Formats: sequence, structure tokens, C-alpha cells
Amino acid sequence: MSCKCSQQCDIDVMSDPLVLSADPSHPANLIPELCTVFYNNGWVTGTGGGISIRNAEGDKVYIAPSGVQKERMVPENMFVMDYASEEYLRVPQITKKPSACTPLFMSAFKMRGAGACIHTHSQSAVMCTLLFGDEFRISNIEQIKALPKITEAGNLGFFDELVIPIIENTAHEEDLADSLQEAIRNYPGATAVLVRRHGIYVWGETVWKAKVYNEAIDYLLELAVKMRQAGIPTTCGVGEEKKYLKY
Ligand SMILES: CSCCC(=O)C(=O)COP(=O)(O)O
Ligand SMILES: [Zn+2]
Repeated sequence: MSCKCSQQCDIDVMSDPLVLSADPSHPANLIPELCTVFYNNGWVTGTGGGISIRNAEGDKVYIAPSGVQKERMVPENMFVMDYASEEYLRVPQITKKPSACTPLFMSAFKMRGAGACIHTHSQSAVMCTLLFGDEFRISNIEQIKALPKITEAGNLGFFDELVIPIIENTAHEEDLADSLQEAIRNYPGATAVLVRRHGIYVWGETVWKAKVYNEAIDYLLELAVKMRQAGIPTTCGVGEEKKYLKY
């Protein structure tokens, strides 16, 4: 049966209805598309990182295969998991191994009700985990206003401090789940967790919120590295930066 969309496409929707859809916002279409965007930002190169998305009803989880070039995936490569039972409804032909990030994505879904979770190996994220201790902190920067308060309605304000917990890396990605869950419990206002010498996990209520949060956070992480290089503390008050300028 061919698709009924306005594009008169030739997609055979009956061949695999769990992943073949003419809807561009279907998770199986969005995961490859967004991974290409992330790849072009240097966030998911060399097979690292990725994204998992729940469907609009929230009862299915779409997961990429492990160890593949994330920017070259197609919808047929996706695993589909039943959200409640955590059993796989679909295993792709490309590999039997779902992303090693799956337990971490599931932690964000189950503990925070997230609709999508992004994992990147952004160099700014990694660099910040080398420059900061147990927490990344930044304030008094306009871009902070793109991020949610989480514990109450609305977004952070210009004068609010963004705090992101930093957990230690493990030899295997899946072994990060316990410490990620502990960080999620200890930081109820966080929408991201940094992993030292590894990268970052960012989640949101919807895929679009997760995407915006990831972009805003990465901007702030990159800026933080530059501020530290210039000798300016990332929580420096407005006007106080003059104290740190060398000229
Ligand atoms: C060079 S990537 C090492 C594994 C990793 O950190 C990652 O994020 C990708 O894991 P996946 O199983 O999704 O390929
Ligand atoms: Zn990783």
C-alpha cells in the first residue's frame, strides 16, 4: 500500500509501518535527520553520540543502532522499543545491538518524562569537564534564557545561574546509568548531565525542546571555555569582567 501523503511519494507504508512514514516529524525520520545536523556541528562524529525519541503517544521509543556512523543512518536502521515493557518491537537488519546509550536515554524518559534525549561528544562539553569540578556553572549570559527552570514553570532569567552536574566516565557507556540517575535525583532543576572526558546528555519534554536546550547549552559550554581562557570566571557579575582583563 503506498503512502497517502500530499507528496505522492512511493513509500510502501505496509512494508514496515513502525519505521516507514511520510511524516517528517516521525521519530524514525527525525533521528537520521537530526544526527546529520549534529554531525555537521562536530557533536556525533566517529560514531559517538546520538539521539533517542519517543513517539507522540509516548508508548514507543526509537533507538539508533550501536557503533554506526550516525549521520548515515536511514529510518529502516531504527530499533523500536515498547516504552512500558522495555521489550523490542523491532530489531533492524543492520545490527542486533542497540545504542549503548539506551539505559541512559531510558533514565531521562522514565525519571523526567522526557520525550527525547540527545547525547553528544561535543569538544566544548568535554573541555568543560576538564575545567570544572563536580558542577558546571554559568550566569549573566543572555543565552541562559533558552533553558527551562524545570522545578517551576518558565525559563531561567539572565541573572539566574545554570548548573549542570558532572559525573565520572566509565569504561562502558551503559555503566554510566547509575551515576546519571543519581545526578538526575540530586539536581531536580537540571535538564542535562555532563560526563567527564566523554560528553553530555541533554533531554527535553519534546524533541524540539531537547534540540534547543542542547544548542543553548553547547553555546554556553563553548563560551565558558573561552571565558576561562581569557581568565574571566563564568559566574562573573555584570561589569566585573573588567577586573580580569589584562589590558
Ligand atoms: C566512539 S563512540 C564510543 C561509544 C559512545 O560513547 C557513544 O556515545 C556511542 O555509542 P553507540 O552505542 O550509540 O554507538
Ligand atoms: Zn558517548
